[in-house]
Amino acid sequence: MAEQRSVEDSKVETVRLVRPNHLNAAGRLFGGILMQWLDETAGLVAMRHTRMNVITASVDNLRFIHGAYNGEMVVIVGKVTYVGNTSMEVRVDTYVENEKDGLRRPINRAYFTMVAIDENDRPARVPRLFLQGEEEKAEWDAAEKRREMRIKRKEEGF
Ligand SMILES: CCCCCCCCCCCCCCCC(=O)SCCNC(=O)CCNC(=O)[C@H](O)C(C)(C)COP(=O)(O)OP(=O)(O)OC[C@H]1O[C@@H](n2cnc3c(N)ncnc32)[C@H](O)[C@@H]1OP(=O)(O)O
Repeated sequence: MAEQRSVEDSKVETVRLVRPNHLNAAGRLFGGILMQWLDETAGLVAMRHTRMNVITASVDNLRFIHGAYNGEMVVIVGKVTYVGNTSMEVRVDTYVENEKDGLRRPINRAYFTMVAIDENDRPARVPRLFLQGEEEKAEWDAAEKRREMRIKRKEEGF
């Protein structure tokens, strides 16, 4: 049977503290800094799923919902939602966690397409994804639609 891993096997949760050097001129967490953190998280998820080197092929649906500010705790959660032949979709959700009560406020969601690469830097086959529960199956179905849109965009030169 082909190698397979569950969503939980590669899920990553990281916590960052927003510091003054992360802020833009308007006093919010700079979007580019957040994107770097998201990319690293997606990369770690993909590396854990494949146990190979990975690269970012595309990022879409990157949605800045709210800002984050100096001293806030930013929690980034990444998980695989779909696997193709050599690529995977990784959903990355970002929250600000209240230090007092632990409540999380969503501030960002993004979908990364990560590609596994072999020692010659060529795309390599990734392990299958073992889905558990209705939520993971629904994520997979939605990811298939996003994949179709990406293929269409690529064909049309975007
Ligand atoms: C001690 C331990 C230390 C550990 C330490 C940890 C460090 C902390 C971790 C950080 C982890 C790094 C994470 C950062 C990773 C980067 O920053 S990578 C740098 C930025 N990215 C790049 O340079 C990628 C450049 N692009 C490329 O090389 C090529 O376009 C690609 C992505 C390989 C695709 O090449 P291609 O010729 O189109 O290949 P092709 O076989 O047609 O497609 C391969 C797959 O990609 C998909 N694809 C191709 N183009 C696209 C697209 N535009 N959109 C979506 N999917 C696409 C295809 O659909 C296909 O998927 P499958 O059907 O096989 O599933």
